[in-house]
Parts: sequence; C-alpha cells; structure tokens
Amino acid sequence: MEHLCPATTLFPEVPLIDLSKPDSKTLIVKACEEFGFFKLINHGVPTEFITRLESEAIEFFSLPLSEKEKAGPLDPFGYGNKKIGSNSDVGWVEYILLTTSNEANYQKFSAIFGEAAEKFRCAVNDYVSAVKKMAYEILEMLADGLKIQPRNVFSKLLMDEESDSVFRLNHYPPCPEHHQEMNLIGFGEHTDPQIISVLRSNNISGLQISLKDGNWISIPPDQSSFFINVGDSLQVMTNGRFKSVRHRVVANSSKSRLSMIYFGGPPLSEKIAPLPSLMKGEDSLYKEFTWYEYKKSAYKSRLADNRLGLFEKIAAS
Ligand SMILES: C=C1C[C@]23C[C@@]1(O)CC[C@H]2[C@@]12CC[C@H](O)[C@@](C)(C(=O)O1)[C@H]2[C@@H]3C(=O)O
Ligand SMILES: O=C(O)CCC(=O)C(=O)O
Ligand SMILES: [Fe+2]
Repeated sequence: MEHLCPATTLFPEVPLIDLSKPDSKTLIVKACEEFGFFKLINHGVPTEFITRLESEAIEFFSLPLSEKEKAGPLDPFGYGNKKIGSNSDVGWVEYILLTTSNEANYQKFSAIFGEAAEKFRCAVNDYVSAVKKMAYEILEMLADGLKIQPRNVFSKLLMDEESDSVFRLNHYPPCPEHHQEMNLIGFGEHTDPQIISVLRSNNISGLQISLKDGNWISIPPDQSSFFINVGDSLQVMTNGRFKSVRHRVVANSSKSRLSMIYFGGPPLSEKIAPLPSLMKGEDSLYKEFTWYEYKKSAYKSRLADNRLGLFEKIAAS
C-alpha cells in the first residue's frame, strides 16, 4: 500500500469560478492553465437531483456486501470494491461505474433492486443530464475564453451520441483504526484520461490535487459546489496549454466520503490532436491518436502512470 507525503499547509487558493459572473470565461482559462482544476459555484444543477442521487447511493452502499457484489464483476462497468482497474491498483473505496450512453449497465441493478432499480436509474439520468449540460457550458466558455471557433469545438464531443463518457459513484468508508498509521489511500494519484471531469462530493474531506511544483494540497469539501478537472484529452487538444491535474483521495478516519463524478469523453473514433487554431505556428507536442487508441493503452496502465508519456513526441523523462 502506498505511503503519502503530507499535503503542504501553505498553499495557494484554488480558483473559484462563479458561473453567474460575466468575467468567468477568462478566469476558467486561467484556472485550466495554472491548476487544471477549479471550484464552481452558481452552477445551475438543481439541488434536488444531487440529494436524490446521494440518497440512492447511500441506500445502495449500505446493502450487505453479498448483495452489492451481485452488481459485479466490473466488465468494466458495475460494482467494484477496493480493486481499481485491472492492473493491481487498490484503494479504500467501493464504487459503481456506469457508461452514460447505454442502459445495459442497469440490468445488473435490476437483478438486485427489482423495481427499485428504476428509481436508481432515474436518479442517475436526471443528475447526469443536468451535469452534462453544465459541462457543455463550461467547455463553450473555454472556447470563448481561448478565442477559438466554433464555440462548440470541445462541447460537441460530449454532445455526440457516440460520446464515450463514464459516470462513477465512489464511497470511501471510514478507515478503521488499525489501518490509520498507514495513511491509507482511498483513490491513488492519477490524471483522468477524458476531456473534463465534473466532481461533486458530500462534506467529507479527502480530495487532494498536485500543484505544478509537485506539492499536494487538500481541497476543502463543499457539497453545494462542483470541482472541475482538466483531463488528458483536453491537455492534448490545447497542445499542453491546459494541464490535466494529478489528484488523489485520502481515506477519512471517522466519516464516509461519497463522491459522484461525470467523466466527459469523446467518441471512440475521434482523433485527439491539438486544435490548429491554438497552435499559432507551434508543432504538436503529441503523436496522432484516436480516443480508442488512448483508452486502450490507458486501461493497460497502472493508476499513477503518466499515460500521455507514450504519446508525447519527445518522450517524458
Ligand atoms: C487503473 C486504472 C483505473 C482506470 C483505468 C486504469 O487502467 C487507468 C485510468 C483509471 C481511470 C481514472 C479516472 C476514472 O476514474 C476512470 C473510470 C477512467 O476512465 O480512468 C478510471 C479507470 C477505472 O477505474 O476503470
Ligand atoms: O472520489 C473522488 O473524490 C475522486 C475520485 C477520482 O478521482 C476518480 O474516480 O477518478
Ligand atoms: Fe480522477
């Protein structure tokens, strides 16, 4: 099990974006360049969708393990416990992974919940639809802030019917005492492979992000806000101008953390390459690849690996 370096105590403020303010598109660009991460308020996602999904998730994670396991094994969707991915990564976490594009996932849940599965499905659908809309808006503000056209250059990839997006519910149970001196990892450090991730958690701490200088900072939780991560694909599309943020979750000693994350990805056939309008005579830092190729390689990697390294023209040191 991984040991953690302590998070620094002196840290810069994580950018706070108020979607209702007119200057937010410039601030979003700055946040994506400096941190690859920001906190979002006045987001427009109805609180009712958030609380309904949260109670459905609590209900599910409170079931006996033998019941929850009926929604497994991960293939790669369904219920997972401690194992993350298929390459020996583990964390103090249990979770549900779902595609956002087809309903096949839910068959596993019908087997356990019967008719109650429909309630769960509706709660996920309402929440994901609202969060997607907000993600489109952010991506369009990013295009405006970068002064590139068309303004749907990023958002159209998530809007596409073939968009390969994922939704995840993570539950981090309190970490038992005999594990505490291990400084237990809930979810090990990594970057998200997709374009953008939209994270919402309950009021329990644990999320940390890595700054450019390699120091880790703890992100105070806020259940009424969202946290946005730049993913590897957006890093490539901006030719490295935006950085995908390394982040991790530390297990809490006494309370359960619950998070819900929408990972907005492009269609599998999409070429992921720097946008010509952002290159201004520069060379691409990356070799050409499709999202399918990147994803295939990502799923063979360990959680903490630098997955983009393989696709950089000058190999990462
Ligand atoms: C170890 C792994 C888990 C992961 C697939 C991978 O091989 C490397 C990337 C991991 C990650 C991180 C962000 C998301 O949580 C996730 C669903 C994704 O798309 O990439 C996970 C993958 C997973 O848990 O299956
Ligand atoms: O659960 C969290 O707060 C973050 C988890 C995460 O980074 C992920 O699932 O990719
Ligand atoms: Fe992540």
